[in-house]
Amino acid sequence: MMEGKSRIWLTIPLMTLQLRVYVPPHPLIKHWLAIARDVSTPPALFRSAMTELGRWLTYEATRDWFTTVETTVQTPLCECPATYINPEAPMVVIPILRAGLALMEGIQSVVPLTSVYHLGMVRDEETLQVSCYLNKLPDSFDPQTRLIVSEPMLATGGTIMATMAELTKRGIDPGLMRIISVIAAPQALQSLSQEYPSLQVYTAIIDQGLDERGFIVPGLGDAGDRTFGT
Ligand SMILES: O=P(O)(O)OC[C@H]1O[C@H](OP(=O)(O)OP(=O)(O)O)[C@H](O)[C@@H]1O
Ligand SMILES: O=c1cc[nH]c(=O)[nH]1
Ligand SMILES: [Mg+2]
Repeated sequence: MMEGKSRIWLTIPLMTLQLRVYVPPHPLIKHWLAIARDVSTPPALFRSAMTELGRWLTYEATRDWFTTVETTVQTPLCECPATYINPEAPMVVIPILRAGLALMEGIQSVVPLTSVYHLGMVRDEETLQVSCYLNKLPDSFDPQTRLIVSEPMLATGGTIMATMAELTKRGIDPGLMRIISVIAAPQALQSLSQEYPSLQVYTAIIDQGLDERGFIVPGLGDAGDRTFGT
């Protein structure tokens, strides 16, 4: 209280940021998700499904992610306005090994100009605790870097939260990130929402939950094993 002085109370509406989770209603995404879920799909077809999911989810995710430059182009007839993807803007893709590799061919078909840094993470099958066995990230990123994380399964959220910690401590702005996932569980989305509300997740579906072994239900099983036939 400031006695004796006129006081003006401003009510500023709090713009609370909320995690945005996009589930594009595209028939191709539904189709390839069904193939990936099917227990009888062999690894070669499973990889094709993951490639296609990576492609179409990245297509959706990059609508407002790319920066562009406005210029003109000379057609055979005349000059006209033209928009190009800005080649100067730093763009990065991080696949989370192993399963994140399965989306890469599709992701890179949409964003061929990105640098790729690998991160190897594995869950302990008993404790579900995550550990990092390969880290090829640079010490720091340009704060303007636009970054895609390729992580098909968001289950307990342990892996993606450990990944986010590695990225943000190197200067990545979660608001410039997109996570490309295939199946997301509410538990992982809840954790991301609490810590990184400016983030955007693109996924083929949000499933109902996890079983007692930490697998997403109905899910698609172990994405890494199904990709590599192990
Ligand atoms: O949200 P979480 O509970 O952390 O689970 C998700 C992680 O689990 C799987 O990795 P896994 O440990 O099976 O390694 P892999 O990709 O090599 O199979 C999957 O590929 C994710 O990275
Ligand atoms: O269902 C799950 C959960 C974590 N990782 C997978 O590969 N599948
Ligand atoms: Mg696995």
